[in-house]
Amino acid sequence: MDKILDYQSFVITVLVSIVTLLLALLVFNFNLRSRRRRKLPPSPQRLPVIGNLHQLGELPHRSLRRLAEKYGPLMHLQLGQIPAIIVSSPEVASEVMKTHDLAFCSRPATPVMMKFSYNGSDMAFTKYGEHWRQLKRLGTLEILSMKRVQHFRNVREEEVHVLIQNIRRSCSQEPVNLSEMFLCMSNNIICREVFGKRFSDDGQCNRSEHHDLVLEIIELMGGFFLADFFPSFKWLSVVTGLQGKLERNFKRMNEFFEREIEEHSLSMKNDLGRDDKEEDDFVDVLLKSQKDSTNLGFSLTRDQIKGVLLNMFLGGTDTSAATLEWAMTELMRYPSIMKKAQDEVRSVVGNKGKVDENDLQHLQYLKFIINETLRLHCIVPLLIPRESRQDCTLFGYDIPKNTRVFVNAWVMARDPKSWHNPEVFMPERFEENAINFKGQHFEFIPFGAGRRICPGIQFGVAAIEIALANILYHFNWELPSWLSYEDIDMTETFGLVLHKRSPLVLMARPINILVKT
Ligand code: HEM
Repeated sequence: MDKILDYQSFVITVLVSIVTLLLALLVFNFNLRSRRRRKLPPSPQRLPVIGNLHQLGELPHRSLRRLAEKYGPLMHLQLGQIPAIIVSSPEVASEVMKTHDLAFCSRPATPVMMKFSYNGSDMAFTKYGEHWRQLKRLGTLEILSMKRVQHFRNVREEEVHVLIQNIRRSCSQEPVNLSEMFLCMSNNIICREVFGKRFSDDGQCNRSEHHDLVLEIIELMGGFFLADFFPSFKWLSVVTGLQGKLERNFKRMNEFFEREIEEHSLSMKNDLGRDDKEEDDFVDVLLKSQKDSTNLGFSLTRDQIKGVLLNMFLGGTDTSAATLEWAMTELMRYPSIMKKAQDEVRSVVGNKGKVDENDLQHLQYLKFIINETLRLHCIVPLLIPRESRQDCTLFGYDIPKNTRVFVNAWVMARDPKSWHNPEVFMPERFEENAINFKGQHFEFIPFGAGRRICPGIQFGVAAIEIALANILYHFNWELPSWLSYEDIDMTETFGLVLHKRSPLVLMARPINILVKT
């Protein structure tokens, strides 16, 4: 009897399995057909790998453009041990940085980023989470707010004045190295905003020791390190000497920050009772926030303060200088655009003797030039790399958690589908075009977009505008005798920030302005 029951249940199980299988096949087939009929994207599947580390080449934003032309705007590369997706169109960028921003807004913990972010205690290189949210809020509302941009207006105007005086002094004898001068000026501005003092000699726009240190760190951060792509071979950094270099630079930077923080704490103690928040530099703001943790809603650690300070340096020094360098390079290549910009600024400012920030609102063409420079020379071409925090589906493809994400903002700003004659420098295109760089128009995102958008846009743009307006107002510019317009070097260097390979060296001819007294 038992045997018969066993046999019966065996037959029933087999029958049920066959029916289930048939039903599953039927449903699958129906699903497939209806998907085809309704043109639905295929069910989530793995995005095929189309390349590896070799494909990145010397200038990754350019090599990746060639790949995107062949494989489309969403690509999967296996970079050593790291799976990475490359985003190359506004449609895909909008999915990544808007629709699924929460899934893609973390950052990878590479050895260099971890070191200089005080182990993820900063705002720019830390993973997404409560800690980042708190710092970003503090950064946006307190440190980099519009009110504070206005507060530092005199700092920018004074440092631009120093720049103009320095150019005047040196231009009678020799050509001026504008690349170098822009870097010094923006470093002096950021030092005064962060620490309330400059580190170059008074009245000078020369390099200080700590200025070189910032540049070395920026170079390290933009460098290519095997350990970034082979995390299980971290020891490689020790063998190649990278670890030693990191430690040395970090130690110097850390000591410098410690000294400044101590000095600020001491002067705050001696000045108890002052409530002149508007006169504070960034260190003051951070130390006050640390003291007032009830209002702040969390307690700010020493490492967080130092991490944020470093973010401000990295964000504020090289980026503005590189934008100015490219803007002047393009103006030298297009004398008619240069003339139109000079006519505008000289007619608005007249014989006042200098451009001040009140004048900027009337300099519409100057703003178009800056937009066009940021479009054609997107100076952080792949933005800061992101990392997915969870599994996500993009255009029917499964993107697993911990995938690295590179958004090629540079290629989107040169896409012929979005821009007429995209390779030509044409500020007029912004005249009728309401597109701006605030992260809403994905074909133009030099400051990124979504939760991770740059919080220093106003600080950066304010410095660029006042500097460019003044150098156009005070001087006519010529190429040195050994250079012709066709020879202007437009080659880019590889790094986090896109610089010109050779410095911009020009002859400055001061114009005579009959200053009204
Ligand atoms: C022309 C000037 C500048 C450009 C082109 C620029 C560009 C960028 C870009 C592309 C990002 C990454 C955005 C993303 O991942 O989506 C970024 C992030 C950031 N920038 Fe800027 N930046 C500039 C100026 C500044 C200034 C002046 C500061 C501060 C003083 C600053 C501070 C930061 C910080 C803290 C972040 C990290 C934000 C986060 O991860 O949440 N930037 N910037």
